[in-house]
Parts: sequence; structure tokens; C-alpha cells
Amino acid sequence: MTLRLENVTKKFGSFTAVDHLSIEIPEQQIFGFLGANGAGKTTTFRMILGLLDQTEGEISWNRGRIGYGESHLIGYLPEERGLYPKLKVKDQLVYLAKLRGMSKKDAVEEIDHWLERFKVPEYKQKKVEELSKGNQQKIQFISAVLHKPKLLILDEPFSGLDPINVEMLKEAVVELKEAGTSIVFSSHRMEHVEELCESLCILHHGSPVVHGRLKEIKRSFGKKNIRIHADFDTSYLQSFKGVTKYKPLAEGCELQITAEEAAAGIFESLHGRGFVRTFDLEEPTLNDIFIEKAGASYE
Ligand SMILES: Nc1ncnc2c1ncn2[C@@H]1O[C@H](COP(=O)(O)OP(=O)(O)OP(=O)(O)O)[C@@H](O)[C@H]1O
Repeated sequence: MTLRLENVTKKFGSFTAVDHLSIEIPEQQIFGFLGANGAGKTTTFRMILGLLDQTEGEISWNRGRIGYGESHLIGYLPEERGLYPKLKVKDQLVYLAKLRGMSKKDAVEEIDHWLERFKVPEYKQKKVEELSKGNQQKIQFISAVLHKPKLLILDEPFSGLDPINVEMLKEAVVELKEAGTSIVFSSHRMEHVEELCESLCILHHGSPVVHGRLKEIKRSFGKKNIRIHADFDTSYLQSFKGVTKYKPLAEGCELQITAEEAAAGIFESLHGRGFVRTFDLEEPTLNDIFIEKAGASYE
């Protein structure tokens, strides 16, 4: 059940938030949806879920648009977390699970499983407002997945979580994918996207500027990075042939080069200048690609 967006545009009055977006989100993959603040990610998620109508274009999944009939197949973690503060965790999760067609017995089993797994079984009888923000987020994540959706949309799932909870959530996301769920998530953290996603799209002012498999995106970017650790001044490399960026390090530097071919000349130029401890030719990072294509850095 591939999720397909064809030429999707969303206008708010005269403002175009999403502009002719065509993407295909393959089954049983984790797909990264990236873009600077205001690029159109949440708007796209809302259109996929049928919470907003697109101005133009087609969105299809499972032979049609996603509507109320599919709520048991879809999981959504919205950017604005929306739990009821006064309700107890268990009551709230049971209520949401029933809305998605689960029996109370199955829901309670799943809730116990997830609370144990996230190491918070003691929260079951607590009111949501008694939990920290990060722990509320774990509960909201549970509400998005406890009915075992086929398609899971996560809007910045890791924001506001400590590193231990980020790892816990990442492991859960990978397991859900392995169990057959297609997952789309947005994030401002490039390292999470590099770690989790096979395919991705970068939106810039509502238009897709990069789209495809991560490996191919990196290969076709052409530019590479070199990291040099040396006990001498490498600043002459700033203006060396083929070097597009130079960043000094405590001992050495990081370079961006136009293409792999430029590396040999740089390597030779180091000869005789002093001791070189490491010379690493590396793939471009997703952050490099993001900066160039969407004109902003997350670092
Ligand atoms: N209901 C609305 N009415 C008018 N403009 C809107 C509405 N919803 C979103 N926008 C505008 O559409 C653009 C895209 O917003 P969206 O929330 O999709 O961005 P985003 O990529 O999710 O950003 P962020 O990373 O900050 O969450 C923004 O300029 C926003 O102000």
C-alpha cells in the first residue's frame, strides 16, 4: 500500500504552503520528511490524513484517500501533542484505542506491554498532567501505535526527549517497521534521519528539492568531505583547488570538496609539511545536503 502524492498543492488564501509536491512513500519503510520551519511538513501530513483538503493534486493510499474508515489502519503523532490533562493515562489510552476499533481487553494488554517497554508502568493510573512533557510524549506515541497501524505518521517524534528516551523511541520505530508498518516522520535532527530512513524528501518553501533513497541522494550530490588531523597549519587548504568549504579543527581541518577527484591533489600537498595522523575521505552528511538545497543549517 504505497502512499502517493501527485502534484499536491495547498494554498491558504494567496499563500502557497505546499507547491506541486509529488512523492511516493514505499511500503514498510521509514521515510524522512525534512524542511526548515514553515516548509510545509505538517500541512502535508494533515492533507495525507484528510484533516485538510488539498487545493490541487491527488493523494492516494490503499486505493483512495485516507478517511474515517481507515482510522484503525493509521497512527498519527501530531506536532501539537493533544492528550487530555485531567484523564488518567490508562483511561485515555483505552478510549483512543476503542475509537480505532480495539476491544477494551486487547487495548489494556497493549497498554501494559507499551508502558512496560517504555519503563513507565507506574504511570498507568496517573493523570496526564502529572507527567513530565517527555513522558507525556511517550504516552502520546503509545496512543499512535497501540492499534498496530499500517501507516504511521510521526511529526517530530523525538523533539523534547532526553537521549535515553530518544533511543527507546527509535528502537520502537525500527521494530514497527520490521513488523510491516510504513512510517513517515519529520525531524529537524539530521542524524536521526540518517540513522533511520532509507528514503526521504526535503521540502523548501513547499516544493520538494531532494527526493529519493538516502544512498543515491548522497552519491548524486557529488561533493565529499575530508577530515584531516595534522600537527601543522592546514589553513593553506582554504584556497586550494577543489576545496569549497574549510573549517578549522583543534588539530587539522574539515574540508568540503567539489568531487572525489580533488582528494588526491590535497593528499599530495600535505606531503613534507609535517605529521598527518588521519586523512579521511567521507560521504557528504545529510546536513551538508540540507544546507545546500534548503539553504539552512540545523547545526
Ligand atoms: N491554517 C493555516 N492558515 C494559514 N497559513 C498556514 C496554516 N497552516 C499553516 N500555514 C502556513 O503554511 C506554512 C507551512 O506550515 P507547516 O506547519 O506545514 O510547516 P512545517 O514544515 O511543519 O514547519 P515546522 O518545522 O515549523 O513545524 C507556514 O508558513 C504556515 O504559517
